[in-house]
Amino acid sequence: MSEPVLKAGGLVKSFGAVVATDSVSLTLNDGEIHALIGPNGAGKSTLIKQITGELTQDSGSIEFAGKPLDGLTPQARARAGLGRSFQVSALMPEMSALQNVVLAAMVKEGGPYRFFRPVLAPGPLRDVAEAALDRVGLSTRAGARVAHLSHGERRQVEIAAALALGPRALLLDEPMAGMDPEGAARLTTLLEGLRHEAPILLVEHDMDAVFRLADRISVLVAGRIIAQGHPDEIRRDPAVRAAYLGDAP
Ligand SMILES: Nc1ncnc2c1ncn2[C@@H]1O[C@H](COP(=O)(O)OP(=O)(O)OP(=O)(O)O)[C@@H](O)[C@H]1O
Repeated sequence: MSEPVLKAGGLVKSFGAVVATDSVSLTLNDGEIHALIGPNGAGKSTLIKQITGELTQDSGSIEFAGKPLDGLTPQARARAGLGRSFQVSALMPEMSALQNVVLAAMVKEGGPYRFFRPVLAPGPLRDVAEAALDRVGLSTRAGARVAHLSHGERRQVEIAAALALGPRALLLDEPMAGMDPEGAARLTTLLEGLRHEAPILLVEHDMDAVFRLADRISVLVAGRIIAQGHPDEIRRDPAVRAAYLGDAP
């Protein structure tokens, strides 16, 4: 088997007395969706933020596409191919869906000089952004202002923004949050297809989506991974059931 695209080893991050991630290790392989689940406050966002570079780990290492990520800014990590969507929307509400995706695609090019030309000028960036919106099923809403989009459509724009960078891997933090069942079902179908373009590390509370999508699941409880494996193994794992799943799903 080829090397994992993403390898996190022994990540420790504390906030005062709280050890939010306590020596967490996980990998992401090509073609897979690896779901990270766990109760509120388990450390999932803290782990994702260490990978994106918003937080610096106290110890441990992260390798992406064969290179260490240490010391790289979130922008540099995005340019290296780490695509991500955010738990809190980072879109600009007064701009259109297409403008937002073009702006995201500019990160790859670098250079603030880009802002001196119209965002929607014809060219490769616009082409890439239109293709990304099409990929998430939102081409008919490309010209709509983000403020006028439904919650589900905004999540689709965020994923299009991540895709516009031509990511080597995607980090999705609660993409189903606040979605109605229909929106969640649509997004599940989209993610099912995306895993072959870019493997996905998925943080998600919607257990139906997780058990439908994930090739592997890691369960984080109080900063520690208590189980890692195929969804069937996780479903049966007594420690997971006791700590998190209860009698669901
Ligand atoms: N910036 C911070 N300062 C202090 N404590 C923090 C900070 N960020 C997270 N924590 C604490 O670290 C622990 C892990 O939080 P984290 O947000 O990573 O959990 P989570 O699994 O993502 O939770 P949720 O599912 O509710 O989003 C919690 O105890 C939280 O209160």
